[in-house]
Amino acid sequence: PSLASARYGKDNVRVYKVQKDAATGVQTVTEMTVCALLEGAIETSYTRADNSVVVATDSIKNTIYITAKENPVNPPELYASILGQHFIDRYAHITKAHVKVVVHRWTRMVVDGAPHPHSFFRDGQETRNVEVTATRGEGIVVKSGIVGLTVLKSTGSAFHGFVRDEFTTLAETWDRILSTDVDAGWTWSTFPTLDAVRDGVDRFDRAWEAARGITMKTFANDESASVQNTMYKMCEQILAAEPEIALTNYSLPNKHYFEIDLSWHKGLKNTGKDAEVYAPQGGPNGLIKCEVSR
Ligand SMILES: O=c1[nH]c(=O)c2nn[nH]c2[nH]1
Repeated sequence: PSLASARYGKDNVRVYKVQKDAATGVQTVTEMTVCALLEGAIETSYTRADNSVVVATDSIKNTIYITAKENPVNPPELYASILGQHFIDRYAHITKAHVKVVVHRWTRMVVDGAPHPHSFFRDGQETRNVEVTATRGEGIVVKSGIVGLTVLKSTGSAFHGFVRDEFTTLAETWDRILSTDVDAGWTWSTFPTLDAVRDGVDRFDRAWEAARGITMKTFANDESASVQNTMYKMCEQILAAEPEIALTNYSLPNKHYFEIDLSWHKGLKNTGKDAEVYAPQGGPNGLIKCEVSR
């Protein structure tokens, strides 16, 4: 047998960093969970118990903290690229570094109508995600994303005209609830160097704002004929908004809310246009995926 592939490192490294503006007293916080995995001439550590090629995962964890201390942690695309490039630059036998950064929400509190200088709240489990692969001699691939943004619309969604055959029981609908947990991603054209990531670094926050706004607005306003068509419209707009984005992708569960027929109880009308009380479903759920390129 031979080692077909291998990568190792430290996962679930939780990092918090505070930025203190001495002049204003305003403090800003960032909390993220980092995974860093290395690839390269490491096969003998697997095949021959040769640990001389192993940068200990503990050292990788330490590097995550030191890099966060010595560099910006925002935008996460920059921090992840700096961290990935570090491993390539520092260890000649490492050829690839995979870095995933998941940024958790700490939204600044507004107290008595004013933004609070050092207090925040977790407004949702939505995260801003970045996955970077730095490859020796091949540049830095950056993928950004939004994960766990749970949305629902109470109307403005239809699904009809689908295949009807001996397997079909689903009724056609012109008015349904639509709910999903957004998992959206956008892959940047490969950056040849870390300097290329740094140049025009404001593109990353701008794209995240745009993608989040496009997702919410399109979800809300589209008279959706299907999850498929609505997500495609989101992809089109993100590509139009940022020329440096090469590919966009969505993976959307269709979190069903089933009507409950209560007519057995004194003829109570609760279906179709009279439907008000529904049964939210844990599963099964639809899962609709796409990738859209230029
Ligand atoms: O938007 C939808 N797309 C589908 O493919 C599907 N299948 N059942 N319900 C559905 N809703």
